[in-house]
Amino acid sequence: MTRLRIAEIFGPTIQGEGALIGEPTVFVRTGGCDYRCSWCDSMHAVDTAFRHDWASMSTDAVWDRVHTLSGGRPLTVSLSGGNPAIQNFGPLIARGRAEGYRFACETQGSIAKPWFSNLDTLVLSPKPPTSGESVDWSAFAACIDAAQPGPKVVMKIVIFDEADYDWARSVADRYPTLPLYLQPGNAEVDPELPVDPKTLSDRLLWLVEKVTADGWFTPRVLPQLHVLLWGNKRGV
Ligand SMILES: C[S@@+](CC[C@H](N)C(=O)[O-])C[C@H]1O[C@@H](n2cnc3c(N)ncnc32)[C@H](O)[C@@H]1O
Ligand SMILES: Nc1nc2[nH]cc(C(=O)O)c2c(=O)[nH]1
Ligand code: SF4
Ligand SMILES: [Mg+2]
Repeated sequence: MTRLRIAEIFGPTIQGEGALIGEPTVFVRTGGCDYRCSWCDSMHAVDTAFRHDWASMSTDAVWDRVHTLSGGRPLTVSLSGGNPAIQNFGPLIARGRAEGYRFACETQGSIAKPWFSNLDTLVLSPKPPTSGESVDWSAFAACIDAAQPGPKVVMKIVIFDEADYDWARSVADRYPTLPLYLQPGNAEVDPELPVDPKTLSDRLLWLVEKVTADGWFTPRVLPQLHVLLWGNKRGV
């Protein structure tokens, strides 16, 4: 019986980011990550100091929670974290898909798993220089390969500054066929502190003006809609 390390399961809410923005979604957030991005907005699912808040759950227990939260009405389930690719979501995906649910997974692209091919959407979010992490491009390519022939694969890149922006352009050149979504980085990630809406819109405006001034017309530029609505509140 597969067990899953879970930081939180919440929803239904709307997907706040990227390709599925606005879509009603239940989130399954795993505990544990192989990265330590300097600006991670989900450290409660990364830092092992929080491990006592993580639950070891069977696939059945995770499925029951998703089913209850969604009232048994099929919707999109987003597997996020932490890095969900550390764990085995094959049985959960099979269970949910048999009942008409759709599955998306958010991962940085550092670990490939066979169950990627059973997803509906694989969101790869390679990390730019400000994160302090560096991308293993062979692992990233293995993630794309593992998804074949299955889900729609997209890229989502967080941008804080000029160096991140230039890096995103080089990644786009490397993977010209993957749909690309850009989102400005949120520097205020303390769940106890309010987020300043003006700061968020200024950062979005900066990114929009940069892309348009450059004549870079292939990516979509989006805010983190959930942060606009709820700040850094957890469970939304
Ligand atoms: C918390 S991560 C979990 C999934 C996986 N570890 C990853 O990074 O893709 C979910 C998404 O949030 C983004 N993210 C994390 N911290 C952020 C921040 N401070 N501002 C904007 N986006 C952020 C990540 O880049 C990723 O696309
Ligand atoms: N509403 C909402 N949308 C999201 N998109 C990506 C999220 C994540 O933390 O993975 C997230 C999240 O935590 N909430
Ligand atoms: S890879 Fe994702 S979850 Fe892990 S530290 Fe970076 S942003 Fe956070
Ligand atoms: Mg988030």
